[in-house]
Amino acid sequence: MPPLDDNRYLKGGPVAARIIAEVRAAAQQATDEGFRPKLVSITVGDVAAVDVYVRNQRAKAELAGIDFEERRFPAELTAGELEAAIHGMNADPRITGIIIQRPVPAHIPIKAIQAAVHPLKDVEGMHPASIGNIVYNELDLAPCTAAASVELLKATGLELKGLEVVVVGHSEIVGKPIAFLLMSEGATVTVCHHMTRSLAAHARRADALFVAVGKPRLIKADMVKPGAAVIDIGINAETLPDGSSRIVGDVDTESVKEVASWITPVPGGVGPVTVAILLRNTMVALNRQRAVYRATFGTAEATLAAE
Ligand SMILES: NC(=O)C1=CN([C@@H]2O[C@H](COP(=O)(O)OP(=O)(O)OC[C@H]3O[C@@H](n4cnc5c(N)ncnc54)[C@H](OP(=O)(O)O)[C@@H]3O)[C@@H](O)[C@H]2O)C=CC1
Ligand SMILES: Nc1nc(=O)c2c([nH]1)NC[C@@H]1CN(c3ccc(C(=O)N[C@@H](CCC(=O)O)C(=O)O)cc3)C=[N+]21
Repeated sequence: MPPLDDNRYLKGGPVAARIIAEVRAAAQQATDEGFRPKLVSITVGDVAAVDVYVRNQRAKAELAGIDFEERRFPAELTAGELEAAIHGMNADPRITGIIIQRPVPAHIPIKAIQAAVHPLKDVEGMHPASIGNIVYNELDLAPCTAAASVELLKATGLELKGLEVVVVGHSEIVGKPIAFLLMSEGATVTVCHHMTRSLAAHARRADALFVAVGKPRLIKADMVKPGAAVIDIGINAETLPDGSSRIVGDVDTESVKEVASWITPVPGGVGPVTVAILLRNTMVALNRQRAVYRATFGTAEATLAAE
């Protein structure tokens, strides 16, 4: 197998740019019609892992014509206070979407807080009702990272129907929704986690391998089928001997790129597409809200005529 040349890197930039261009057109039209989209990001405490994500959200929202507001709360915030703040945002017609950046401090129950976001404003697709939709094959608003990973696989042009896929990691936010999305697309999906007996044996069978664990270099070349597509979702900060730090994924890119036909780089792979999907989800949410608005107020004439 020849070494991976540059065009076998499955880069996120072009995929993200295409999605953002579509979002931009939709956001412009909605704005012209008087419905300016606005995304609010909630951060509780100081979390370094979130900073890059929020910075990119702000930059790309601006590019797409979506207003962006960051609300930072101190780490001592109580769950009740956070819930009250979210209820306020749910009731604010100027706010289209709400994203709660993870992780939140341990004393805040993330599941309950996620459920406090109104399903129509849940741009992360993490409300139980939103997760339920992808189980029922309604895929237009899915958890951002999972949807981004699947977009990248689609960019290979591989036929998803019947594709042998292995997902490593089964978190609610990444691994599980990837599995559901791919099942809906007709793939044959195996999900591995820390209790899986032979990760290598499963991984080696995959035509497409998704890795979302949070362990640098977990996946080595001998765990990858020649010609496979490898989607590396991990984002891990690594400190180099000289004291500087860099971001690496969960895949040993140097060795795996000799075996795989496609591999997403870190950085520059799933990350940028995740941001683009968040913005796309914001427009899906806006359209759903507008449909409710029409259904509620669009019948005034008929109501008057009936009186
Ligand atoms: N690019 C992006 O947009 C995003 C990237 N990420 C990154 O993706 C990675 C995963 O994130 P997230 O899902 O939130 O993490 P979690 O810690 O919630 O989940 C990690 C998963 O990996 C599994 N796991 C742990 N060790 C092993 C092992 N040795 N072999 C197989 N499976 C294992 C765990 O299984 P078990 O529960 O059974 O222990 C768990 O399901 C992180 O690096 C994170 O930074 C996350 C969100 C967005
Ligand atoms: N509720 C919630 N949902 C998330 O999806 C979520 C979260 N919380 N908390 C933090 C993690 C991390 N995450 C990133 C997404 C994109 C980049 C990203 O855009 N990275 C670029 C830029 C890297 C750089 O500039 O250094 C890249 O990979 O190329 C980074 C990190 C989402 N997460």
